[in-house]
Amino acid sequence: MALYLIGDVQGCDAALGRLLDTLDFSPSRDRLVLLGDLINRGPDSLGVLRRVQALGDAARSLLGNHDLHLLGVAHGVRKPGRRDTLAPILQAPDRDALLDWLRHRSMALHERIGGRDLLMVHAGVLPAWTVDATLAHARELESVLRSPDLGAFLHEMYGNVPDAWSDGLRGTARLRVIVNALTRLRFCSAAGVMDFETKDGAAETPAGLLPWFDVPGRRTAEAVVAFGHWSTLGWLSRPDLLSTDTGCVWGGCLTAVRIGATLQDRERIDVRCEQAQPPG
Ligand SMILES: Nc1ncnc2c1ncn2[C@@H]1O[C@H](COP(=O)(O)OP(=O)(O)OP(=O)(O)OP(=O)(O)OC[C@H]2O[C@@H](n3cnc4c(N)ncnc43)[C@H](O)[C@@H]2O)[C@@H](O)[C@H]1O
Repeated sequence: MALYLIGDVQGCDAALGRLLDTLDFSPSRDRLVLLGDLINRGPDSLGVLRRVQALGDAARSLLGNHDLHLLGVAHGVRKPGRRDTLAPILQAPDRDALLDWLRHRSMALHERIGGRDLLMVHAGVLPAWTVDATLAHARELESVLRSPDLGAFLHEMYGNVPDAWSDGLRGTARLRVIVNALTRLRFCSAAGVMDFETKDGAAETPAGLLPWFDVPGRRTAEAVVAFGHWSTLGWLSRPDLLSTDTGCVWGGCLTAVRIGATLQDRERIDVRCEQAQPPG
């Protein structure tokens, strides 16, 4: 039995199939966590959703910004963007079942392995959040996504403000900070104010900002946080971090990490990907 984490697939179903074959992944024996952005930009998002759904309980998935965007488009809240490749899902005969399945995916996941916490999110965690707080905030958002209030929430979801957490936040403002931290965060200030402009890698960190995981005093520093989302950061394996978006859709590779008996027991497995979109 093995646990595998896989970063952003973004509609690259052929690459996902090849990666699962390379792993010799068995749904009856192994477990898989997809770290969000299953879809969009790549050529076969419909295939990815059907493949992952068919894996049943062997595969758990996080929702990323592109997955939430599909829900927004499906509810008529947003028009598809120029580089979106969502139409085959929206036109599929099993569209409603797929969208319903999608909105029941997770915003954060947790495992205890070898006496240490593994916290899994799509993008990031605010420095003031503990592991327990992150999971509690994720559950708040999940309950709205799974409720009849989904459509109303999606109308309020898009936007960059407020850009910082406060325990006193309520309603839409609170949910928006949770969405933006868990699915869009790359850089923030030392005080935890999020930036949504910069998509460069950590080597290009703008003045006054830090990668979210390098903020001094970050309250998840004792855990291992695994995430995707940040293809210009790419692969990063540190004692406290696992960054897994290796730019499949941009012509990089799709990466799985096999986690062993402890969280430091990690094996990286890649497949090369055909470029689906030119980067930049
Ligand atoms: N609450 C909310 N508020 C607002 N929007 C919300 C939202 N919730 C959901 N959304 C949605 O989120 C989506 C994000 O849109 P975008 O922000 O336009 O998405 P993106 O540029 O494709 O970034 P991505 O998330 O794929 O990140 P990546 O690191 O791969 O790529 C980052 C960049 O790096 C570039 N890149 C990648 N590899 C590169 C390389 N090797 N060299 C140079 N550039 C590279 C890519 O071209 C890309 O531009 C939109 O559809 C939006 O509607």
